[in-house]
Amino acid sequence: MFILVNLKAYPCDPIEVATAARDVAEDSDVRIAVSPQAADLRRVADTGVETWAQHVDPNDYGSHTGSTLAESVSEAGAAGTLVNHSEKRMKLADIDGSVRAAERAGLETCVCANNPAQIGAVAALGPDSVAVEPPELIGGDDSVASADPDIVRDAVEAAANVDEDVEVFCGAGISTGDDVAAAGDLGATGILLASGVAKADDPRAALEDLVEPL
Ligand SMILES: O=C(CO)COP(=O)(O)O
Repeated sequence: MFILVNLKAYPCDPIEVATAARDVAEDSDVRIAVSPQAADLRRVADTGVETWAQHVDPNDYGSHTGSTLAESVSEAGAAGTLVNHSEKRMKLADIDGSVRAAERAGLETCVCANNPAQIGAVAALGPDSVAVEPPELIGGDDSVASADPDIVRDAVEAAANVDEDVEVFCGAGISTGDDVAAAGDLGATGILLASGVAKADDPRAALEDLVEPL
Protein backbone atom coordinates (compact mmCIF):
# COMPACT_ATOMS: atom_id res chain seq x y z
CA MET A 1 0.00 0.00 0.00
CA PHE A 2 1.22 3.49 -0.95
CA ILE A 3 0.34 6.39 1.34
CA LEU A 4 0.55 9.89 -0.15
CA VAL A 5 0.19 12.74 2.31
CA ASN A 6 -1.04 15.85 0.50
CA LEU A 7 -0.24 18.94 2.55
CA LYS A 8 -2.40 21.16 0.28
CA ALA A 9 -2.01 24.73 1.58
CA TYR A 10 -2.48 23.78 5.21
CA PRO A 11 -0.48 25.82 7.74
CA CYS A 12 1.49 22.82 9.02
CA ASP A 13 5.27 22.50 9.24
CA PRO A 14 6.19 20.56 6.06
CA ILE A 15 9.55 19.54 7.48
CA GLU A 16 8.01 18.13 10.67
CA VAL A 17 5.59 16.04 8.58
CA ALA A 18 8.29 15.02 6.10
CA THR A 19 10.70 13.90 8.82
CA ALA A 20 7.97 11.91 10.56
CA ALA A 21 6.86 10.34 7.26
CA ARG A 22 10.45 9.38 6.42
CA ASP A 23 10.95 7.73 9.83
CA VAL A 24 7.59 5.92 9.81
CA ALA A 25 8.21 4.67 6.26
CA GLU A 26 11.63 3.35 7.30
CA ASP A 27 10.35 1.69 10.47
CA SER A 28 7.24 0.14 8.89
CA ASP A 29 8.55 -0.61 5.40
CA VAL A 30 5.40 1.07 4.01
CA ARG A 31 5.88 3.41 1.05
CA ILE A 32 4.94 6.93 2.22
CA ALA A 33 5.30 10.16 0.21
CA VAL A 34 4.68 13.79 1.13
CA SER A 35 3.27 16.34 -1.30
CA PRO A 36 4.00 19.89 -0.10
CA GLN A 37 3.55 23.31 -1.67
CA ALA A 38 5.78 23.72 -4.75
CA ALA A 39 7.97 26.25 -2.93
CA ASP A 40 8.70 23.64 -0.23
CA LEU A 41 9.57 20.74 -2.55
CA ARG A 42 13.34 20.99 -2.22
CA ARG A 43 13.34 21.36 1.58
CA VAL A 44 11.00 18.40 1.91
CA ALA A 45 12.98 16.24 -0.54
CA ASP A 46 16.17 17.07 1.38
CA THR A 47 14.76 15.23 4.44
CA GLY A 48 14.98 12.03 2.40
CA VAL A 49 11.24 11.37 2.27
CA GLU A 50 9.69 10.48 -1.10
CA THR A 51 8.37 13.80 -2.37
CA TRP A 52 5.56 14.56 -4.80
CA ALA A 53 4.33 17.78 -6.37
CA GLN A 54 0.66 18.71 -6.01
CA HIS A 55 0.44 19.74 -9.67
CA VAL A 56 2.48 20.34 -12.80
CA ASP A 57 1.38 22.35 -15.82
CA PRO A 58 1.30 20.97 -19.38
CA ASN A 59 3.87 23.42 -20.70
CA ASP A 60 7.47 22.84 -21.72
CA TYR A 61 10.30 25.34 -21.04
CA GLY A 62 9.51 28.78 -22.45
CA SER A 63 7.38 31.87 -21.98
CA HIS A 64 4.94 30.54 -19.38
CA THR A 65 4.97 32.93 -16.45
CA GLY A 66 3.52 31.50 -13.27
CA SER A 67 3.62 27.92 -14.49
CA THR A 68 4.79 24.92 -12.51
CA LEU A 69 7.28 23.31 -14.86
CA ALA A 70 7.62 19.52 -14.53
CA GLU A 71 11.39 19.72 -15.05
CA SER A 72 11.76 22.24 -12.19
CA VAL A 73 9.70 20.03 -9.90
CA SER A 74 11.95 17.09 -10.77
CA GLU A 75 15.10 19.19 -10.25
CA ALA A 76 13.79 20.14 -6.82
CA GLY A 77 13.78 16.48 -5.84
CA ALA A 78 10.22 15.32 -6.54
CA ALA A 79 9.68 11.73 -7.64
CA GLY A 80 6.10 12.17 -8.74
CA THR A 81 3.17 14.51 -9.14
CA LEU A 82 -0.56 14.66 -8.67
CA VAL A 83 -2.52 15.93 -11.66
CA ASN A 84 -6.13 17.20 -11.72
CA HIS A 85 -6.69 17.16 -7.97
CA SER A 86 -10.30 18.00 -7.14
CA GLU A 87 -9.06 21.36 -5.85
CA LYS A 88 -6.99 21.97 -9.01
CA ARG A 89 -9.22 20.68 -11.80
CA MET A 90 -8.09 20.74 -15.40
CA LYS A 91 -9.51 20.18 -18.89
CA LEU A 92 -8.94 16.68 -20.30
CA ALA A 93 -6.52 18.02 -22.93
CA ASP A 94 -4.48 19.75 -20.22
CA ILE A 95 -4.49 16.65 -18.01
CA ASP A 96 -3.03 14.78 -20.98
CA GLY A 97 -0.45 17.54 -21.45
CA SER A 98 0.53 17.46 -17.77
CA VAL A 99 0.92 13.68 -17.77
CA ARG A 100 3.14 13.95 -20.85
CA ALA A 101 5.15 16.79 -19.25
CA ALA A 102 5.61 14.74 -16.07
CA GLU A 103 6.74 11.70 -18.07
CA ARG A 104 9.21 13.86 -19.99
CA ALA A 105 10.66 14.99 -16.66
CA GLY A 106 10.79 11.46 -15.25
CA LEU A 107 8.02 12.00 -12.67
CA GLU A 108 5.60 9.30 -11.61
CA THR A 109 1.99 10.39 -12.21
CA CYS A 110 -1.26 10.04 -10.29
CA VAL A 111 -4.30 11.58 -11.96
CA CYS A 112 -7.18 12.35 -9.62
CA ALA A 113 -10.85 12.10 -10.57
CA ASN A 114 -14.20 12.53 -8.85
CA ASN A 115 -15.99 9.35 -9.87
CA PRO A 116 -15.56 6.03 -11.74
CA ALA A 117 -16.57 7.47 -15.14
CA GLN A 118 -13.83 10.08 -14.89
CA ILE A 119 -11.43 7.40 -13.65
CA GLY A 120 -11.98 5.50 -16.91
CA ALA A 121 -11.38 8.65 -18.94
CA VAL A 122 -8.13 9.59 -17.22
CA ALA A 123 -6.88 5.97 -17.10
CA ALA A 124 -6.98 6.12 -20.91
CA LEU A 125 -4.27 8.78 -20.76
CA GLY A 126 -1.83 6.19 -19.44
CA PRO A 127 -0.72 7.61 -16.09
CA ASP A 128 1.01 5.37 -13.55
CA SER A 129 -1.99 5.63 -11.24
CA VAL A 130 -5.38 7.24 -10.82
CA ALA A 131 -7.07 8.28 -7.58
CA VAL A 132 -10.78 8.50 -6.95
CA GLU A 133 -11.72 11.20 -4.44
CA PRO A 134 -15.40 12.13 -4.05
CA PRO A 135 -15.31 15.91 -3.50
CA GLU A 136 -18.13 15.87 -0.94
CA LEU A 137 -16.07 13.62 1.37
CA ILE A 138 -12.78 15.51 1.08
CA GLY A 139 -11.78 17.13 4.35
CA GLY A 140 -14.54 15.39 6.28
CA ASP A 141 -14.57 12.77 9.03
CA ASP A 142 -16.11 9.94 6.98
CA SER A 143 -13.68 7.73 5.09
CA VAL A 144 -14.51 7.10 1.43
CA ALA A 145 -13.92 3.39 2.10
CA SER A 146 -16.83 3.22 4.56
CA ALA A 147 -19.05 6.11 3.37
CA ASP A 148 -18.99 5.12 -0.32
CA PRO A 149 -17.28 1.74 -0.82
CA ASP A 150 -18.93 1.25 -4.23
CA ILE A 151 -17.17 4.28 -5.66
CA VAL A 152 -13.83 2.63 -4.87
CA ARG A 153 -14.87 -0.78 -6.23
CA ASP A 154 -16.30 0.83 -9.37
CA ALA A 155 -13.20 2.95 -9.88
CA VAL A 156 -11.00 -0.16 -9.68
CA GLU A 157 -13.20 -1.84 -12.28
CA ALA A 158 -13.35 1.25 -14.53
CA ALA A 159 -9.57 1.58 -14.60
CA ALA A 160 -9.03 -2.16 -15.19
CA ASN A 161 -11.45 -2.06 -18.14
CA VAL A 162 -9.27 0.58 -19.77
CA ASP A 163 -5.75 -0.35 -18.72
CA GLU A 164 -4.86 -3.08 -16.22
CA ASP A 165 -1.45 -1.53 -15.62
CA VAL A 166 -2.87 1.63 -14.06
CA GLU A 167 -2.89 1.48 -10.25
CA VAL A 168 -5.97 2.76 -8.44
CA PHE A 169 -5.75 4.83 -5.27
CA CYS A 170 -8.55 6.42 -3.28
CA GLY A 171 -8.87 9.29 -0.87
CA ALA A 172 -11.17 11.54 1.15
CA GLY A 173 -11.76 11.39 4.88
CA ILE A 174 -9.12 8.72 5.50
CA SER A 175 -7.45 9.14 8.89
CA THR A 176 -6.88 5.75 10.54
CA GLY A 177 -5.18 2.46 9.84
CA ASP A 178 -8.60 0.80 9.72
CA ASP A 179 -9.59 3.20 6.91
CA VAL A 180 -6.42 2.27 4.99
CA ALA A 181 -7.05 -1.44 5.45
CA ALA A 182 -10.67 -1.03 4.30
CA ALA A 183 -9.50 0.80 1.16
CA GLY A 184 -7.11 -2.06 0.44
CA ASP A 185 -9.92 -4.59 0.84
CA LEU A 186 -11.87 -2.70 -1.85
CA GLY A 187 -8.97 -3.07 -4.29
CA ALA A 188 -7.14 0.24 -3.86
CA THR A 189 -3.35 -0.05 -3.88
CA GLY A 190 -2.74 3.37 -2.43
CA ILE A 191 -4.43 6.15 -0.52
CA LEU A 192 -4.31 9.93 -0.63
CA LEU A 193 -4.93 11.82 2.55
CA ALA A 194 -4.45 15.33 3.83
CA SER A 195 -6.26 16.63 6.90
CA GLY A 196 -5.76 13.42 8.92
CA VAL A 197 -2.03 14.20 9.04
CA ALA A 198 -1.65 17.88 8.11
CA LYS A 199 -4.16 19.00 10.77
CA ALA A 200 -3.18 16.43 13.41
CA ASP A 201 -1.74 17.66 16.72
CA ASP A 202 0.84 14.90 16.39
CA PRO A 203 1.48 14.04 12.70
CA ARG A 204 3.93 11.28 13.63
CA ALA A 205 1.34 9.49 15.78
CA ALA A 206 -1.22 9.89 12.97
CA LEU A 207 1.19 8.30 10.47
CA GLU A 208 2.04 5.46 12.87
CA ASP A 209 -1.68 4.71 13.21
CA LEU A 210 -2.13 4.72 9.41
CA VAL A 211 0.51 2.05 8.83
CA GLU A 212 -0.33 -0.04 11.91
CA PRO A 213 -2.44 -2.72 10.13
CA LEU A 214 -0.19 -2.93 7.05
O1 LIG B 1 -7.87 15.63 -1.06
C1 LIG B 1 -7.38 14.74 -0.39
C2 LIG B 1 -6.03 14.19 -0.68
O2 LIG B 1 -5.55 14.61 -1.90
C3 LIG B 1 -8.10 14.17 0.77
O3 LIG B 1 -8.18 15.13 1.75
P1 LIG B 1 -8.64 14.66 3.22
O4 LIG B 1 -7.75 13.55 3.65
O5 LIG B 1 -8.46 15.90 4.06
O6 LIG B 1 -10.07 14.25 3.11
